[in-house]
Amino acid sequence: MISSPEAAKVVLVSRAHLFKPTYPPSKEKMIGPEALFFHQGDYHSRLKKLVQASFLPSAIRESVADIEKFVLKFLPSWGNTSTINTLQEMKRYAFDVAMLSVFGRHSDLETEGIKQLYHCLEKGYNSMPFNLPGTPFSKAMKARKLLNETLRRVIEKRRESKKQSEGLLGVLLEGSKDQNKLMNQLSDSQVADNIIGVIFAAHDTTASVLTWVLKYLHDHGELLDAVTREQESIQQSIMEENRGGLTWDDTKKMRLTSRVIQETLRAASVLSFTFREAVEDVELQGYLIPKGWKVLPLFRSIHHCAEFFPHPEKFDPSRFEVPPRPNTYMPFGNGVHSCPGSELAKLEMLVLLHHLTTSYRHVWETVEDDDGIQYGPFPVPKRGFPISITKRVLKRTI
Ligand code: HEM
Repeated sequence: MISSPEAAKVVLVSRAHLFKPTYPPSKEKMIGPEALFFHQGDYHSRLKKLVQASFLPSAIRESVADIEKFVLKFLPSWGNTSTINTLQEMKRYAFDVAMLSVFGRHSDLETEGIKQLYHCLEKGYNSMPFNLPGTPFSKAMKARKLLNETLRRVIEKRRESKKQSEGLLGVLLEGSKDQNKLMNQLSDSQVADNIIGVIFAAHDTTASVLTWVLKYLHDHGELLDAVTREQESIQQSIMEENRGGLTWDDTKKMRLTSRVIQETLRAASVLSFTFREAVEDVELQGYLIPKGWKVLPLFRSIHHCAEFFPHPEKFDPSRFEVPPRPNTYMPFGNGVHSCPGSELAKLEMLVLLHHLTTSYRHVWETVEDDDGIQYGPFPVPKRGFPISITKRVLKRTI
């Protein structure tokens, strides 16, 4: 287990080729063995380029309006006053944004079926891998098989269509065609495994972080007030300039809200560590790591070390007014396998927080007075942080 930034950098960046990512075989089967995060070398870097291209700021800045449309449909579904299960609601939102980023804004006839099947699949993600009829694992594997068939139909239709296809799916189909001069086109199963892989990577992570953002804002009323003021001033300028809605540039003005997100990523460290495996005997800072041994860079320990983050248990977004020391802040990992979706995750959180703080009453009431944590497997506030919320003002529509 590695809790020094220098050693974590060696494993994740400078000698990353000596440490391959490892996951339980059952997880590989469920997500799809050709998804990029199970691989090293040429196949990984080729796919990573395509996935990254799809989530670069220049690629996602146009999706602000689409994400905002989701938020403006999603929040009214809570009604004027209601009790919500924060985690479940954030999962609903993060899933819709993930589907948008993967398939583009024109949803296919198959989209609803994909949603249903994905929900069956995810119920088996953390189950015991017993492939016996009726077990969550066996149900998940059945759903995975049906998902494959559905995705193949979508891929076939998109390959036949003359129109340029949107979202990550478009990039995987078009991008691999462009690279075709040098390399083979991606197969249908490679495309399908990476579509499922990205939905998996984007969904629970973002929903868990958003749940923590709401919990921390609830616990720090003065911060919630300050974030609300920042969002109100952005709302004010949108109205004064007679604009339709939020833009990418507006999100860049959300400085305090961004620092709250940064601090949440540090304090909650939802991806507390990652797994690697030594591909040969490696000597690391005087220790021998035998081939086949697991190596775990512990992000949470580094994020909670008082040497890098003074008073680490204090929730203090102002610590990010100065950049953290290199290699001490890794909520999105580091090196070749670092997260390609970090900008999208931050963007969807900012857009949601804009409307949440300007639409709902200042102090969200907690339904239960309980500060516990549960693991599913990401750490989240106990019982998914049920809260009761009350609408503040009538919202404009776009
Ligand atoms: C706040 C939300 C998120 C957090 C905290 C997060 C965190 C991470 C971390 C720590 C890694 C590196 C894992 C490792 O080194 O083993 C990672 C990888 C990855 N993430 Fe994220 N992620 C988030 C959201 C997203 C989103 C929205 C997407 C997609 C749009 C995404 C797609 C991926 C992919 C595809 C990988 C694998 C990259 C590779 O193996 O090269 N993530 N994420």
